[in-house]
Amino acid sequence: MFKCGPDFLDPQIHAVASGAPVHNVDLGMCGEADIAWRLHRAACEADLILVEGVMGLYDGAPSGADIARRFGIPVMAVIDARAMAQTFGAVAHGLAHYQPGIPFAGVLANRVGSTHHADLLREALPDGMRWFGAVMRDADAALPERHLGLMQAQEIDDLGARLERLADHLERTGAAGLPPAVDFPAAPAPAVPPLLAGKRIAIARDAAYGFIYPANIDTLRALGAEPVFFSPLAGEGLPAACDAAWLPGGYPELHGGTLAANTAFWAGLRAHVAAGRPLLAECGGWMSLLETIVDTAGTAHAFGGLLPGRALMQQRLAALGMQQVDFPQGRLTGHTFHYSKADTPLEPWLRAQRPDGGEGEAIYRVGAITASYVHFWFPSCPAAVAALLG
Ligand SMILES: NC(=O)CC[C@H](N)C(=O)O
Repeated sequence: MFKCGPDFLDPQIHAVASGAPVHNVDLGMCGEADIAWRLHRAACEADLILVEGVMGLYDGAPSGADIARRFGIPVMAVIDARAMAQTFGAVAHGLAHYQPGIPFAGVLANRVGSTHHADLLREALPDGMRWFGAVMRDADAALPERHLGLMQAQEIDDLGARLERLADHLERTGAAGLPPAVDFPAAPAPAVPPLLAGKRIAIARDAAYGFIYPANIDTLRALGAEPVFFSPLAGEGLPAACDAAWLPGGYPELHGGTLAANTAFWAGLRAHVAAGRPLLAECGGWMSLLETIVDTAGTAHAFGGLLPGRALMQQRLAALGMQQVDFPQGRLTGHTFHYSKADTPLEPWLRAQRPDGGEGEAIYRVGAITASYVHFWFPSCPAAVAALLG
């Protein structure tokens, strides 16, 4: 399975549902060549490839519709029909025709109240529009949410049961009646030089630091590195003999007390950077290196104190969007997605740019530490990643 756009949360659910790793595809962040070889590789081993969209079909520039058009991927529009009757037909018509050249396969109605409701929706469809069916409204099949999106897979205790219910609902639709097969022509995977050969890279991974693209891990391996995972939340510290460390984003603010109590972890990180070993900290990881995180309830938690300042959670999204940073080795793409704001006296080392040329997030560099609100898409420039972690 694939997920359009930069997203860490939905792919976790898809990975549990499909039992396979889920990669992101985005014409801006990943680029056309990256998507082409991943789709081809997936087509070599899977009978069915599902690509979930992001937001609405035409939202964003580039959008999910652009990916569908570029790669000829048939679109099944999933429409929330909860507060709709005949308007469902108008929305379906609009989605199919808003832009030319969309390989539009049909519609699936979601959150439908009754068979009568389903009949109304189906009858409202324009002539020739395929009806894949109706998924009935069912609170027990819905996936719980919090700020930034769905809850993480490991946090939803009854995820298996919810997915089973969803699968049962889908089985009663015609969604498994697939459109004709699509050809994803051979495209070579990029040649990645082994710039991190033999390096052990410690990567925090748990419910506090879970914003990790599987493709980033693949890139580290392609660079020759050996990723070693550990959980600060479970009381673990940096694994022994690691050459570099990566503290990804996530929800450190939800685990302030537990993380603050893991003094061995912070001491290990301090010793690591004092020895001149690289540390990359992204978003929640960057927040964690500051002295304090103030959570949404206003409670201040002591964090790493490796960098001066504090992070303050806001009530609403503070930033969301694509970012790119020009390093000497090339352009590393990524995105930013957070509720917090950082209050720090540090001067930025570099500035990310937004794709429209506007000013993006700051990148800080203090000794062996590189820290930013940006989540990088490592495959966009493995050489730059190697320079940050090597
Ligand atoms: N993207 C992230 O790592 C988010 C960090 C933090 N949970 C925030 O909302 O600010």
